[in-house]
Amino acid sequence: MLTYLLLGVAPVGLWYVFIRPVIYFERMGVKQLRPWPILGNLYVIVFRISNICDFIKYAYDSFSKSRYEGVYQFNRPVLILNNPELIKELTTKDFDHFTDHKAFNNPEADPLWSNNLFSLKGLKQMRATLNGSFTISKMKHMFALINETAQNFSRHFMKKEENLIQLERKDIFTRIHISVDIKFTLLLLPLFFKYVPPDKVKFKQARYLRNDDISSQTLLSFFAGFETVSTAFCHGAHELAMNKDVQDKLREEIRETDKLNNGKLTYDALLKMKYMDMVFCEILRKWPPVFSMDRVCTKPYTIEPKYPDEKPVHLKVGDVFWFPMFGLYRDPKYFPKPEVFDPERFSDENRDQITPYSYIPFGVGPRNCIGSRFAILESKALIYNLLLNFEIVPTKKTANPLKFSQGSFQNTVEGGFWLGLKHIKQ
Ligand code: HEM
Repeated sequence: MLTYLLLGVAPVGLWYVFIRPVIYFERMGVKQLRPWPILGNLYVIVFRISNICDFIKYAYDSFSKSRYEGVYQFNRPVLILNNPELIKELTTKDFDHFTDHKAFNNPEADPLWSNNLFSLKGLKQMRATLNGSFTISKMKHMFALINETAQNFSRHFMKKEENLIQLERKDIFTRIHISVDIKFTLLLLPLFFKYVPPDKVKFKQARYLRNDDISSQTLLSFFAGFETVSTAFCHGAHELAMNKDVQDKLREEIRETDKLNNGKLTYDALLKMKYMDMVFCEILRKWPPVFSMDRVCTKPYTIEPKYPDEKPVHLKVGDVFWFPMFGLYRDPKYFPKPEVFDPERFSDENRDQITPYSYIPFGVGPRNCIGSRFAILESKALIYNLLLNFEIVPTKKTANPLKFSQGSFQNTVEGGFWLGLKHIKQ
């Protein structure tokens, strides 16, 4: 009797534990990628079949004509929004239903990480407080320091006598970024908090910022910055090495700016450089350091059907959606010939033709990247000083085309990022 009972119950139990979680979307009438039990769709990363960026693109391409689709991050259902208009609606117009990012860890276990701005629930006073560290006037204040670090970076290589200096970029650009970021973190945050007692910082609305809060934000501004900017620079340097015409044209603009400003780069002069901006935008388009971003549903929400094959999608508190930047940026519908590195996409004439919300390298809505101004300044200052003094060239070790490392949850590439620097005779 017991045997019969077990034989009857076991399959139901197994179905409930292993299958039911990964047919969540199917039961809702939402198209979904075919998952594995337990690992969901991330089996392709776990078994080193793919990389997270390639996976995002594959998921997007599989249903790019649909406004959304379902995938499974292990057992957790994640709705991917493939449609820029829908991304806009959920992240800006209806932001109060999706105020949070998905926290990586348990707040009890790791208060230092959980208290940082990225992980904080709701758009707390903290965001408004930290905004004060990233204003235009603070950036102008910081500029001399950022530029000095970028100059020192170039000077370090100028002392070398070899004709061709070979570098592994990731290592070197991570170091330079760490250097700028430490200065920023150590200098700017204490500056911001300098008028308050060290243990308690009084918010305008009678709330308190604890030492823990300050440590958490400091830690985040360090980590959020270093991986993103150094990754952007690694990919950017690769594209400049492989596209000599773009590099020469950018150097031309840099030389003109240098001449106009008598060799002293200023904040305004750097931000006025049009071609520099076009190149930087295209680097973030072709190789977005943040290839996908998430939001958590904090207030129930329904995505109403718009097309005959759609049904209402009811999102409940705790449900997660991603917006797949890497998929959108490699979709020829939004960026023709997406594999081609072409800064002209961002010229004054062409920029207006970009579909709104299909290009969102710093995220979108009230929860967008708080450090974008800093990131732009830092990256452009580095490109400026490097190209003024060196030609970036491919070497024998440079992989082309770049191929993401299989089995990685990051956008690292196979074989590393190798480049050569050639002195430019002034
Ligand atoms: C090229 C460099 C960078 C890129 C592409 C980038 C991109 C992003 C993106 C896509 C988000 C999520 C936005 C959203 O959810 O809508 C984000 C959030 C954030 N970024 Fe950046 N970022 C960069 C550099 C930096 C730097 C240098 C800092 C700090 C110094 C920084 C600090 C942050 C913080 C604190 C958040 C969380 C904001 C919040 O949740 O309210 N980022 N970034």
